[in-house]
Amino acid sequence: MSLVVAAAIVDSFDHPRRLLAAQRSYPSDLAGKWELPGGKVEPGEDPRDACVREIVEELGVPPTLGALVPGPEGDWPIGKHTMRVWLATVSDEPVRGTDHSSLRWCTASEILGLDWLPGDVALARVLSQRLSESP
Ligand SMILES: Nc1nc2c([nH]c(=O)n2[C@H]2C[C@H](O)[C@@H](COP(=O)(O)OP(=O)(O)OP(=O)(O)O)O2)c(=O)[nH]1
Repeated sequence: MSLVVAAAIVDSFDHPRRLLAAQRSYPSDLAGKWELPGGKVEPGEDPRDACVREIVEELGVPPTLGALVPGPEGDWPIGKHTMRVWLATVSDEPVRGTDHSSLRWCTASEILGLDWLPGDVALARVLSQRLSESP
């Protein structure tokens, strides 16, 4: 089982109103589903460093990582892997690369309307709730 890291990129740490969701373009069984940008930690790599690396690779912008978004077991169970998720912000607009067919800044209710990867459904609910409680 490998560790997957991902960023819940929000428009603001203090008053988050929107979350960046990404629609997978591959492989065919996952294509079209929505996820948080991220990917697998490489052997010997620090998970935070891996998360920053993946965001730069996928979106072309360096993220600022904030607090962890804790799951039911600390990390989030996502089938055969587990996933660690940080809140994050970016200072420039992310650029869609080949990993994704679409990027979307979503409000709390829009998050609930997306077709998330099965392992992300509970996480998406938590993130939607956070946005809806934002001051
Ligand atoms: N990035 C990401 N992967 C997720 C999420 N939810 C989820 O179940 N996964 C799964 C899909 C994949 O099986 C795995 C991550 O694989 P990946 O393809 O993004 O990893 P990677 O960028 O390192 O790519 P690769 O070299 O293995 O192709 O975790 C999510 O929100 N974000």
